[in-house]
Amino acid sequence: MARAYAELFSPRPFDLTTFPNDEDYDELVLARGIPLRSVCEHHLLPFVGTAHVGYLPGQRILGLSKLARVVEYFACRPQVQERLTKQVADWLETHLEPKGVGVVIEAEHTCMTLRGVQATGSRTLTSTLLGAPRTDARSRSEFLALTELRS
Ligand SMILES: Nc1nc2c(ncn2[C@@H]2O[C@H](COP(=O)(O)OP(=O)(O)OP(=O)(O)O)[C@@H](O)[C@H]2O)c(=O)[nH]1
Repeated sequence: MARAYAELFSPRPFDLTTFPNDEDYDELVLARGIPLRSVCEHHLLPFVGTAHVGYLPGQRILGLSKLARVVEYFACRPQVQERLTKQVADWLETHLEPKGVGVVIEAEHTCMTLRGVQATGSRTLTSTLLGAPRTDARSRSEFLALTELRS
């Protein structure tokens, strides 16, 4: 059991790889359907789902795999979904200085589907929008359309 939790709480280290945005690409970059597994900090039971992580580039673009790696980095610890969503968005804003960030997470929490209230099949959605997707309705609609969520 200790080894299992040690594995769940050990993110793989990664380097931040960015490239100059030489072409001035100014549309959304979105990684949709990133698999996610974490553990709820209240019961130490898993929650499992997907993350959609996007940004509007500024002067640099990010290596695409890093969008999934940063989700894993913050998911590999006891978490609440709201904090996880915000941490991924804040990390991107701090390290990439993009024009905007959008993170949506949809997950099933086994602490509320397998036990407790036993709301089998229920899924929880959280989102954090920063910069243009937060302040500009068109940018927000575009982000939500690309995630295939309704605005
Ligand atoms: N922005 C962008 N990144 C890309 C594209 N194709 C590949 N990449 C990324 O380029 C990055 C190269 O990063 P490195 O850290 O040098 O390579 P790596 O060690 O193989 O990184 P991982 O793929 O994270 O294991 C990776 O994050 C790739 O996912 C692309 O078309 N656009």
